Amino acid sequence: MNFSLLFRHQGLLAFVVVILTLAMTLCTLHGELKPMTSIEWLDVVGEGSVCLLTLCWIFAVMISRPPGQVTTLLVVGLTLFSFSALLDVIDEFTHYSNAATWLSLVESIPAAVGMVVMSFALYLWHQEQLALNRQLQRRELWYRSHEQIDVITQLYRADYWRDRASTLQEQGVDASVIVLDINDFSEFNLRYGHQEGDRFLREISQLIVMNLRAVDLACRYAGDRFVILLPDTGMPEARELADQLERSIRNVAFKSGGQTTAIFHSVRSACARLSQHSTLADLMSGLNRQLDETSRQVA
Ligand SMILES: Nc1nc2c(ncn2[C@@H]2O[C@H](COP(=O)(O)OP(=O)(O)OP(=O)(O)O)[C@@H](O)[C@H]2O)c(=O)[nH]1
Repeated sequence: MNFSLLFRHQGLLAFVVVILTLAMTLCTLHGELKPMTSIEWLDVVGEGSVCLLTLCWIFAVMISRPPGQVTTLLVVGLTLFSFSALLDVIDEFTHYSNAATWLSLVESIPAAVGMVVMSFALYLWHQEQLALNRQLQRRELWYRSHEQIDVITQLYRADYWRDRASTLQEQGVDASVIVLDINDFSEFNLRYGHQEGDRFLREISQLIVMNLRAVDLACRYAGDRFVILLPDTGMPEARELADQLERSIRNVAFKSGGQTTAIFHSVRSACARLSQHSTLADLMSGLNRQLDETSRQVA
């Protein structure tokens, strides 16, 4: 589990703590403990679970989403709901004096307000998801499958590419394949650090996707190597696209750390037709040979 997003929600974390502390303070000030014999333990378990699960949901939202309107509304809504849920649990252990009966009368109001806020948040989330789906369309062309996505680049891994390529072979679809390899990436890592190397991989992946059609599929093949599947595309068009990609990447003015100096880095490419008569392993070794050849020519 990655908790890095949690630390970007300090304001919301403070809000949750304040609201829950307020609930406990109100009950402590106005309530008196019930005798153990009159506690309904089944109710305690039921209401306690609701309260605990609501807190888990708040935590899940905070570790999963970046700061923004939807996140704020979700956390605020859930916190108001958990305020009522916590009063409900504490209710099981305390009873209120006549002067404080207003507390049990109003305890469900924050929950109702929280549900309204959450409903609005879910509506905005829906809108946001539609926009994200449009952006991701080229990366997740056929279906969603989280296990097959590379964590660093957010592109599909090689196995997914192999699945899609063999399906196209079986269907007899005319297609081409491009492989891109970053030049001297080990040196890049040595000079700017592995983390900056990861960031460079991520940014290049975005650029590759931006240059593709909605029907194309870009995957991270291995290390600093990418493979692109182009259905219904002949070799001249594939070569042209490979040149466009090389040019786009060569022109990225990458900035390492807080530096203003731009780093320009290059990739080399190789193309081949996806033939029904050769295996994917043969196709890839042919493409790898082409890349090695280009590397030797440049050296
Ligand atoms: N930052 C980062 N580096 C990676 C990752 N995966 C592989 N690498 C690095 O990529 C480099 C690939 O090295 P090589 O295959 O020798 O390629 P190269 O240095 O680009 O050399 P040429 O391909 O001949 O130009 C190695 O230094 C790996 O450590 C990754 O996920 N993140």
